[in-house]
Amino acid sequence: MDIIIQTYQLKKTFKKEVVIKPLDFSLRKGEICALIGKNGAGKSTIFKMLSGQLFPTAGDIQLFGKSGKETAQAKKRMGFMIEAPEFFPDFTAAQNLEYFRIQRGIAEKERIYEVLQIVDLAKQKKKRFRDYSMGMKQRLGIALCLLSSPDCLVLDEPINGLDAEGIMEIRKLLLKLNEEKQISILVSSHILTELQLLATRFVFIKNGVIVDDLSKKTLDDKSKKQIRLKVDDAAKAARLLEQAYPDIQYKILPNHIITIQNYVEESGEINRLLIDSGVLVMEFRIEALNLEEYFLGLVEGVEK
Ligand SMILES: Nc1ncnc2c1ncn2[C@@H]1O[C@H](COP(=O)(O)OP(=O)(O)OP(=O)(O)O)[C@@H](O)[C@H]1O
Repeated sequence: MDIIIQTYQLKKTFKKEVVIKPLDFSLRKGEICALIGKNGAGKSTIFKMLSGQLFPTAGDIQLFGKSGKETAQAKKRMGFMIEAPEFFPDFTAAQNLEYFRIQRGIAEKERIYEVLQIVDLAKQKKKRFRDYSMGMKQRLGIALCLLSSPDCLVLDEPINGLDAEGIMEIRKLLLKLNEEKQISILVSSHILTELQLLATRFVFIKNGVIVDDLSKKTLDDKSKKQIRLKVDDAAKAARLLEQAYPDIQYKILPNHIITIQNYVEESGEINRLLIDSGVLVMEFRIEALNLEEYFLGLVEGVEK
């Protein structure tokens, strides 16, 4: 079974507002798939439908090839962290996990110590939850997901609010789980540059619609060098560029910024063309496109 999650025309409406437009999405075995979108794009709503916290308005979900009543069984192979779990502040990590182990009917008590080892909290035996750093709290949340030895994790904004060290710890942990335990991961965030170091696939969501779906390789290709310039009249500059280079690929971003994805080698000629034609060029540089800029370009830019 190579497809772990599959949605078919999955839709969610709150009152009359369509929050998720009919959505076909699949997570394949072994992937670390980043779901990227701004606040309110619909990430949590999708995750809640996958976990069963929300009923879809229409469409279908298959988990490990199972749908309908059989998804309940398939869900046991999944670990969801959608909202921050409510841990007892005065309990240690082991005590908290013990509470949830019993509540969830997981037989093996040793599993607690295994997962604490995996998330690197085993040494903090005596520390109470309330004295944990944000990063440690998130790692305990992931430990809770791991209790039932899932094959797939679905994590909603696991690095939100963490400092650089906390982010790095979570990244290392997720990469380890994927590489060593072959756990597939669907993870959402709006910290785009962080996901670039983690994910193998990037799915961009805007207003409940998938607007792009890229492999890491495609993203890396897109991250190649581009020309970025700021001018006084972007529309005029665009006309001149199109006349001189009919197959030019460019985007117009807010604040009269233009990015050009090809003809990077001809940057000097492009600069001269614009200046000689009376366009005021206030900035001109060659840069590597990063994920964040790609995403913002996609959402806010005017694509040719
Ligand atoms: N229970 C609800 N009732 C009504 N509207 C809702 C409900 N839950 C979410 N929404 C709306 O659905 C849209 C998508 O919200 P959602 O929480 O899925 O976005 P998100 O991408 O996860 O954003 P964030 O990063 O802020 O969590 C938003 O407009 C939100 O206001």
